Amino acid sequence: MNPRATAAGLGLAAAACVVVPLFFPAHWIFLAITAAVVAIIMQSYGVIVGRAGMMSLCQMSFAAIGAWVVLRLNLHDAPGGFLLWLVLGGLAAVPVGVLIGLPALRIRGVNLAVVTFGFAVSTDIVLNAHQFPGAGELKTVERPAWFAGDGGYFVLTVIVFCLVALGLSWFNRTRLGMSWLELRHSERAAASHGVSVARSKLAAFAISAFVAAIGGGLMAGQLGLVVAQNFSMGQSLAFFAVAILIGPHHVDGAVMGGVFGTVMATVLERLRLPQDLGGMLFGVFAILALRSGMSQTDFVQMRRRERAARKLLDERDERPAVVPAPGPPGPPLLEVRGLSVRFGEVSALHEVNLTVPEGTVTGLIGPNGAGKSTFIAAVTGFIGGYRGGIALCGRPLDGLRPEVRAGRGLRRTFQTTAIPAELTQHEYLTIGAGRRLDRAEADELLKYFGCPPGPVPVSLLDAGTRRLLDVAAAVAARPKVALLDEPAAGQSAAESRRLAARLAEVPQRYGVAILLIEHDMELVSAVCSQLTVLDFGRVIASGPTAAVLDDPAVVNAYLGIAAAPLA
Ligand SMILES: Nc1ncnc2c1ncn2[C@@H]1O[C@H](COP(=O)(O)OP(=O)(O)OP(=O)(O)O)[C@@H](O)[C@H]1O
Repeated sequence: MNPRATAAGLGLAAAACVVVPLFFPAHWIFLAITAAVVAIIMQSYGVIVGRAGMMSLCQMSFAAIGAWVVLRLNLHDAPGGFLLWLVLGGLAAVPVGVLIGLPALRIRGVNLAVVTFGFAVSTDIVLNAHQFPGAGELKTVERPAWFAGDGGYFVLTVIVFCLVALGLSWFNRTRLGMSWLELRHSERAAASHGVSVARSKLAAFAISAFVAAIGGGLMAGQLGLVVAQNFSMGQSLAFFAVAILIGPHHVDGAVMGGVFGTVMATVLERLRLPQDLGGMLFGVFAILALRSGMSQTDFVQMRRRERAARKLLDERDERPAVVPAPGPPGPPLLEVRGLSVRFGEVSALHEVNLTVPEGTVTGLIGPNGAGKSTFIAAVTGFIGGYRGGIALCGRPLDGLRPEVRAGRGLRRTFQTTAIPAELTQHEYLTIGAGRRLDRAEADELLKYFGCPPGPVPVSLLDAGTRRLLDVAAAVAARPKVALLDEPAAGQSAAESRRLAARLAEVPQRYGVAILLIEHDMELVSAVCSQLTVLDFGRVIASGPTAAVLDDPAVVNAYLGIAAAPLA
């Protein structure tokens, strides 16, 4: 959220706090409170569904926990008053959120939806069997004196909405918050950037449960007493649908969701318009969401960002393709000994040895299916069941998870990039770097790798530039070794030569040694000082590049095939 948008949003909220209590009839004030409460609950969907991309169908169950705690404390006239009870209700939902999030560590998509829906159904059953506290005694919630009337209570709900929005906006800029966006697109890519997928998912569940429970507590304060139907699984489902279509991870989306979910029916009734119009509007949103493959607010924001950044697209550094001479190799950084990987009957790697020394670009080549990507996957921890030993700077990495290896200084890129299109390049570099990158540092890296400046959204980049961005993100983390899987794929011959010049300089310029997997032999021979060749998972040659490329075994197994005329 930029400062101008924040100021405008707060200004609108302040205006609503004046206009609604003073000029709206009582019924409309009541509806406005409902809209604000739903908008807060929508923000919880914004975290879990909108940003982290997890299908949670039980947000209203978390809201029920918040309401239950507030009503229970109210029944016992607990000290602290409503505002403290509200926070306690939110906190009470956190461990439940984490518990419900645990299955998400193993399952995703529809399976996760089923698990969370199961929780919503169980909560429904429990709530229907038991009354909320205070229902038997008819003891309604005591609101704070300042916010006792409906007008005042509306102001309180708007304040809470703004606090939640500001808190989430701050959190979204932290590394954990940004990691949700990457998680939504590719857990593998997130792990390769050092993101703990488990921590990221559980944090999303915990925070969204907290926010939903705050909404539930406010609902209890609004209604005085609540019933099970207020938090039914149907309600969770309906809000989930609204969230998917509108995108409540943006503040305007949350407000729209709140208003849409609450006021639409009344407005249509007052305007004497058919209720079906609401359904039609819902349908229009659905079509827009399907057309763009993203929520409506995501779509609008992306288009706005694209318009603003289009003029920056041509600001690229077209440096001359002069490949500097390699510096002297330093001590070994990455040492792989006797690495073997099997996929059932297929021996993908057999007793492979490879070393990447400091200050060098080392090449790994071989025909399709030779085992190159399997090698990267095993070294970076994405394949666990291998034999052999992998060490970085003398420390064994075996048994460590991908994000831990990434944290130790090992980064990788993938053959297929999975960069969230709605991020700007600057944001993606920040995720890759695992630390806050200032604009100047990000722009320097982007310029170096031939990408446009940081504010340009990924959605505007062609496939070749996305690969370069991925390489820049790997280097941004300043790892000890970056393993690049075919970075020149999708590049023209001229771009590939420029990439060669850039990669050759990376070890000296950024202190990052490179293991380069490539089929582009011009690129490989230009930048790699050492080369290892795989064929059917076995090393058939290894040593200085020129000598390896002249090796008859290599010519026969790989280069000969590559050079053969097309039939
Ligand atoms: N998940 C998997 N399950 C079963 N077999 C696999 C799996 N991944 C790779 N293989 C097999 O392992 C061998 C090595 O594949 P790998 O993708 O590592 O080769 P590569 O050298 O990277 O090929 P390319 O240049 O086409 O990317 C191939 O025979 C492939 O079919």
